[in-house]
Amino acid sequence: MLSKREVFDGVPEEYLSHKERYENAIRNSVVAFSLVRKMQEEGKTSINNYRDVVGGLLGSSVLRDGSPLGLHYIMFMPAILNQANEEQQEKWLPRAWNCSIIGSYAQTELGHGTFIRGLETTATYDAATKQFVLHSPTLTAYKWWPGGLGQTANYCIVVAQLYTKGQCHGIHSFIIQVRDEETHMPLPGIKIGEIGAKLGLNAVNNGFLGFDNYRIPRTNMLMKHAQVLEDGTYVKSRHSKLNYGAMVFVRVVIVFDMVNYLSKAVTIATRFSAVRRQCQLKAGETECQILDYVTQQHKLFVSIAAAHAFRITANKLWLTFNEVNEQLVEGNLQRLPELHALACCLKAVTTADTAACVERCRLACGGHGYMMSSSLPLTYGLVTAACTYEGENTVLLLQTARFLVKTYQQLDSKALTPTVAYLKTAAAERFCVGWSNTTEGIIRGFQVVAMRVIIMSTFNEEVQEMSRTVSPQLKEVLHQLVDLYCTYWALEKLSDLLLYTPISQKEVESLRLRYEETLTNLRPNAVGLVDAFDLRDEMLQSTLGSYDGRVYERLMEEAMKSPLNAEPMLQSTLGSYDGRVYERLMEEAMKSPLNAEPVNYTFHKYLKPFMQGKL
Ligand SMILES: CCCCCCCCCCC/C=C/C(=O)SCCNC(=O)CCNC(=O)[C@H](O)C(C)(C)COP(=O)(O)OP(=O)(O)OC[C@H]1O[C@@H](n2cnc3c(N)ncnc32)[C@H](O)[C@@H]1OP(=O)(O)O
Ligand SMILES: Cc1cc2nc3c(=O)[nH]c(=O)nc-3n(C[C@H](O)[C@H](O)[C@H](O)COP(=O)(O)OP(=O)(O)OC[C@H]3O[C@@H](n4cnc5c(N)ncnc54)[C@H](O)[C@@H]3O)c2cc1C
Repeated sequence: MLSKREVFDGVPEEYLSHKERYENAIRNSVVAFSLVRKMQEEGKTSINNYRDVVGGLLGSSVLRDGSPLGLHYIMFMPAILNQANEEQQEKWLPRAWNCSIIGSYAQTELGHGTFIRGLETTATYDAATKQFVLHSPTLTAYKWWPGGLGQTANYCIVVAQLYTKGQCHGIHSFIIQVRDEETHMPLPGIKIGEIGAKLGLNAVNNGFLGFDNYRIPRTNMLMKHAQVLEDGTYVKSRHSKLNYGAMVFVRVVIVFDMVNYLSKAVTIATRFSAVRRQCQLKAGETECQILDYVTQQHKLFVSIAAAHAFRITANKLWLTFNEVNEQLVEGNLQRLPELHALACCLKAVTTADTAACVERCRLACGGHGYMMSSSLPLTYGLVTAACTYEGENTVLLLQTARFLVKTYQQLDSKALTPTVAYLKTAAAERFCVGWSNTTEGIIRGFQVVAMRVIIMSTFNEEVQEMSRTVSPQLKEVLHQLVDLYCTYWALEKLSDLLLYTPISQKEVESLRLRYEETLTNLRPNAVGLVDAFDLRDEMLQSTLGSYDGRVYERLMEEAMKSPLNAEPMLQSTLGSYDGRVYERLMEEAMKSPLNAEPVNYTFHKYLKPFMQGKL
């Protein structure tokens, strides 16, 4: 439906100014998200299953550099679902769902992003008026980054330090109106604006926000987990981290988002590599498709495998997320730390790997990959942002490490949850069991090293399961992908394996051979494998990656859209089609700045005195 809308055509975004980009993004987002509303009216989606629809739209490339409405769907609504009590949900969700209000999520401040307990914005309860007073005591207390907050949202969830009866109870969430619903003017006591140009996501309208003793009703504190009663009494949550639920949700959906961008990037680079020919193996021979070079296969094929591995893992993570949330509703908090550790780890690993793979795909396309029209630079801008937002990757990995170490310390005293059950065998097998160059052997090795084992074993198990129902030919290719993913990472992480497992020099050599053989075996199916991601040209929006392979024609067509090429290409007074040679010569001559005034000042200052012998 979207690809038929002409609204997305027009001057490529990179030629627009920052302001025009925003205006364009609003126009396109309204067209795109009105579809969500239409689907809702037709009963094709509901608030409970809109992840796919919204995720699909955000990742569809019709909103190439992000959307100022993205946060409304991805964080504002999930935060209400996760943190508001039933009454509050009834009040706010229908308005948010039909977009009669647009929201953002304002947690990060100029001074603090990672250490959220250090946030400075205060929400002080005034029992006399039954209101909270929101205040930004310092410059570093200003909210900084929230998507869509600059000029788009009129509401947002704000995370602030809660004070009641003179006591601080730590950070809590509040729903806050920032702009008038009719005029869209910022409300008194609100200082709001956009933070400026960034490496990517320039259509997202990230904003800043400060409060000057701004008052909101008591009922605007989100009270599903903790409450402040009318007299100011504070009622604690069952678990202090339940308030972090929206972040956990977003970390989970980010893994899906990475699958999307990785599949796109590798589709573009693989198709291009099948079209592109460069260098002859023997003089006089036709030049080779660059996809035939083993070095090119090394750059690309692991991304095909990783896209499948991440998709399978994302699905499993989504199931775990839903299971744990159902348990939370029943009051069972046992698996919350495991979910947190899993979401942190998978968000960090998939975003870091995707960013590295997208950059490899860009490099694999040589000079043409550097063109904005290839879509690879924009895609890199989008995925590298995910390494930072929703928890900086190093910090998230440290959270997972903390959970693993804690679990390891309790190996003998506690029953292990499924995702860390491997720790027990790994601890027992370290150095005791020999190395084996099989997929299972590598996974066992990684159980000891404990990196990427979640992703690897999930990928392997799922492919084993699929193998029962697919054709023998497909089964073979799927196994090649698992093999490639495992051998690739075994070779990448050799130092860890050498340190913690008994892998020998000979086995490393044969692993290398096996890796190269797998690349060669996958080569005939490479284009088929990326075609199988089934991404339409309208979604790829790339001169290099279209299904028809018209790479060079598209590059020239795109070049012609540059405003600098708006004038005739020949740019010659002598060669124009209409033959008006002398007229053009005169017209061009009249454009000389020297002809703009009848007498140049140098005549009076230098030439005339010189001619009169006075100089
Ligand atoms: C397909 C769909 C399309 C998707 C499109 C995606 C687009 C997304 C756009 C996103 C835009 C970006 C938005 C944002 O960035 S919002 C801001 C996000 N900010 C962060 O993520 C901040 C990161 N920091 C933190 O999360 C925490 O501060 C941190 C976890 C690092 C530490 O928290 P804290 O200091 O409070 O905790 P402690 O260190 O004291 O730890 C105490 C124990 O609590 C455990 N813990 C921490 N967090 C959680 C949690 N969420 N759940 C459960 N448990 C948690 C922690 O591990 C400690 O446990 P132990 O004591 O047992 O060790
Ligand atoms: C594109 C984009 C969109 C965003 N959207 C939003 C939004 O909508 N709403 C919102 O509230 N926020 C948003 N953010 C903010 C984002 O959540 C934070 O930038 C992120 O959580 C990282 O925090 P920070 O910027 O304070 O980094 P810092 O924590 O200052 O990180 C800087 C460095 O310090 C290191 N570091 C920090 N703490 C530790 C530690 N304990 N141990 C070891 N190393 C450490 C980090 O690893 C990193 O190398 C967005 C950010 C970006 C880039």
